Amino acid sequence: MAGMWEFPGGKVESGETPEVALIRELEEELGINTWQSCLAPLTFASHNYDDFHLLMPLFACRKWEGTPIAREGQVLKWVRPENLRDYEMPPADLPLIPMIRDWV
Ligand SMILES: Nc1nc2c([nH]c(=O)n2[C@H]2C[C@H](O)[C@@H](COP(=O)(O)OP(=O)(O)OP(=O)(O)O)O2)c(=O)[nH]1
Repeated sequence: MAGMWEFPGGKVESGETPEVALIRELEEELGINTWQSCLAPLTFASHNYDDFHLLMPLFACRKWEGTPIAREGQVLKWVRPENLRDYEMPPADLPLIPMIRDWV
């Protein structure tokens, strides 16, 4: 979302599982490779935007190959869980922050 910090990811395309979509998005956005066995489902966001309802799974990516680079012109940053609140994020993401802080 414009001007906000988001977790890497994106929309699931037709025929994809959420894991396959995330593996594709991580390659497209960050140039890193990972595998389904490296993705651990953590929690999900359920949020009513004005025009649609977002049900968004959140995965922890525990292993990958490569160094993340901004392949789509976005700004990248590693942020410690306790500092995520300092970054403006879409409303759907806000309930995810304490979960990341407590579980990751
Ligand atoms: N990737 C991502 N999407 C988020 C987050 N929070 C949030 O509400 N969303 C919403 C915004 C979008 O409706 C949807 C994913 O959008 P996106 O624009 O990143 O997906 P995409 O890369 O497939 O988009 P596109 O280029 O095909 O338009 O999830 C987040 O932290 N990360």
